[in-house]
Amino acid sequence: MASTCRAVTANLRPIPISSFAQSPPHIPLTSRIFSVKSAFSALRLNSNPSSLRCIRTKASMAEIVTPKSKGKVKVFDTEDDLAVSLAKYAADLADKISQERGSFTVVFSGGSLVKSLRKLVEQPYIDSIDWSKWHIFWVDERVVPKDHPDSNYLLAYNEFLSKVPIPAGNVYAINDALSAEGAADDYETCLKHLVKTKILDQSQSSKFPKFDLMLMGMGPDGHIASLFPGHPLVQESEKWVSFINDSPKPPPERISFTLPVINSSANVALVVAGAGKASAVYTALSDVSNSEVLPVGLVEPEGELTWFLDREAASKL
Ligand SMILES: O=C(O)[C@H](O)[C@@H](O)[C@H](O)[C@H](O)COP(=O)(O)O
Repeated sequence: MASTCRAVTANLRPIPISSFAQSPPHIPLTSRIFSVKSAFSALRLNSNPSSLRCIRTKASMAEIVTPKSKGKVKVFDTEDDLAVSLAKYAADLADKISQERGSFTVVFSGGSLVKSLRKLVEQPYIDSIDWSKWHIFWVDERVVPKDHPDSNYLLAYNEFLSKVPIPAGNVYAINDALSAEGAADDYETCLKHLVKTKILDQSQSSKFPKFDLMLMGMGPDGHIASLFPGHPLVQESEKWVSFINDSPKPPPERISFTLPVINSSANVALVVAGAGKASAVYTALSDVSNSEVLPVGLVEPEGELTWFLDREAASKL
């Protein structure tokens, strides 16, 4: 397969650790309070009570802990830095899990997420990843033909799948000849079959499928997958895959993994960039009493949750 030989290099702009000296000496390094903004400028002590604790900074990234300790939160100077780190994160997991399990089950959302995976289809990953182990799923899909511009499958195909040698039989798209309800049932049946054949892991505690890596974007309203704030689908607790005919984000007909499936995952990456997402990010991570009003605030996987934010998306933290 032809590929452009472009090394993946982080945009190295070290944040001087000496900046920590500005904090009172009696407070340990890991509990000093910084705003995310300041992590990228002077790392000065911030007296704003909604600030989050900055536990580590390196290169163009700040890593912070949230009041609810909802996983790791990585904040990058730019979306490009985010994409570099996301590629390494996914490639490292793929390598480890493919060797352990013999397959690597990856779930995509639609939207901007797929573009943020662009570094994975460049060197060194294009050649170093064992793509034959990858199995691709969608956390949600618009119920349109696969060649329709709204199709999440088409988006992933154009930006990602057409550029890597994942076997066609390992790509699990919805049956676009069915209604939303039919396509959801059909997709659930497909997942059940893959659990039986051990391609797909199963959570021993919840009995829902346990995907190795779920890569998801978030809407400005705090929706994830096709789980929208206030919609009854957010409460679904038995089905693996459900459907919606009245999605507030067009197109209206979609299928979606349910919250218990998302929360049974071994790894979830929430990939969020841009100022338009800043309020929902703030609510999910910092506004303890309101975070569960948003579907994204309900993401608490069995395994690891990692947020990949750019500086704009983190600007209200
Ligand atoms: O099919 C969809 O609509 C997506 O799967 C959806 O859940 C998406 O991930 C978010 O809306 C974020 O999209 P953006 O990143 O483009 O804002």
